[in-house]
Amino acid sequence: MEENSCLRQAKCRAKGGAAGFKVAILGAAGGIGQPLAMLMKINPLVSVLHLYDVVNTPGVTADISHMDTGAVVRGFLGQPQLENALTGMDLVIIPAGVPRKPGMTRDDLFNINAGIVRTLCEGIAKCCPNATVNLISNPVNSTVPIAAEVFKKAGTYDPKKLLGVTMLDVVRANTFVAEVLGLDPRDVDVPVVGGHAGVTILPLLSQVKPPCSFTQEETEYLTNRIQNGGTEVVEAKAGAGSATLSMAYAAVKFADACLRGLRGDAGVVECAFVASQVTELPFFASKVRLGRQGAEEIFQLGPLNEYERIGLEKAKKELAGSIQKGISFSKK
Ligand SMILES: NC(=O)C1=CN([C@@H]2O[C@H](COP(=O)(O)OP(=O)(O)OC[C@H]3O[C@@H](n4cnc5c(N)ncnc54)[C@H](O)[C@@H]3O)[C@@H](O)[C@H]2O)C=CC1
Ligand SMILES: O=C([O-])CC(=O)C(=O)O
Repeated sequence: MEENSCLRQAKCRAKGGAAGFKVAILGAAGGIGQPLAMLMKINPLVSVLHLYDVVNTPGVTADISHMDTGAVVRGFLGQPQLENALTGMDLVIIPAGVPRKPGMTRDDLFNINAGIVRTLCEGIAKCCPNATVNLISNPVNSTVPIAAEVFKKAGTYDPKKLLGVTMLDVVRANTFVAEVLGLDPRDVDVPVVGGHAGVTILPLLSQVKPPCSFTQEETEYLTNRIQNGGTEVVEAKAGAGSATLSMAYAAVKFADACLRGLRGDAGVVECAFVASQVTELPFFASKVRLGRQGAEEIFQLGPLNEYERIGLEKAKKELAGSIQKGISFSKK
């Protein structure tokens, strides 16, 4: 299939891939992967888009490649084509792996997704060691430490370039807070720190922009809804998977921020789960400034109220175990 794409290109006069970044999506035929691929094809910062999966990439690639936007799309199918999919990439986005069904926690996905992430990251270490990695596969609190260990083992680890994607928590927080305040979600900015599972998802409602205040009842409702947003979707989909469309939107919002940072834009700040010294834990989600080197600056949490301080302690306790689980898996 890759050959077909190349043949077709060779016969054309257009070279494609003008100025812009080369982006690979691993897991591109999945529930997140497909809408994510479509939205990245529209992104003007992308010149080349590689779509890799173990199934169905020929169809997805043929379909998306007909969109009259700038990025050149190429498809790659199965492990033998992983290296070609990754070579030369600036940004690799990973939504590969199984999603939850009702009754499962994200940690229940560990046994399958840990191995998938490890294999894909070994490919990244070999073929595009300088790429920025946006890791979506759950449980993010463990898969990011796994990826870090793979890169350390390969001697390619750059903590600034490995980012666990927690943007969906921010997107949900903005939406739910805007609903409560009667505002347009586009005007609302809620920092969400910690990690990406249950109580590790810690919205800092005391730091919402525009400045506002909440009753205790509103605080508890919002915190609970933001922490359980993923489960809300899993239950509504009733066995047909977890969030895909809002996740694809969030992934593109985050990838676009990473690309603007890589381009050298000033003041690009988003939340992400990264190697961190903000707490005593080795990884933590907080606001980071994205630049040419990736997460160039990691911001402190700022002043927390009593409710948030209690939430932080709970989040750290659970996060510590999830991080250790990822590290131990990689050392086996
Ligand atoms: N970080 C976040 O905020 C979120 C994370 N997720 C996670 O994203 C992951 C993907 O979710 P969906 O797209 O809904 O699942 P899906 O099952 O619809 O798609 C996953 C895709 O990964 C592919 N895949 C499996 N093994 C692979 C491998 N070794 N190499 C490349 N591709 C492989 C599958 O063939 C499939 O096309 C899940 O782990 C889910 O829990 C989902 C929503 C939000
Ligand atoms: O809940 C899930 O399993 C998927 C996810 O991470 C989310 O939607 O936040």
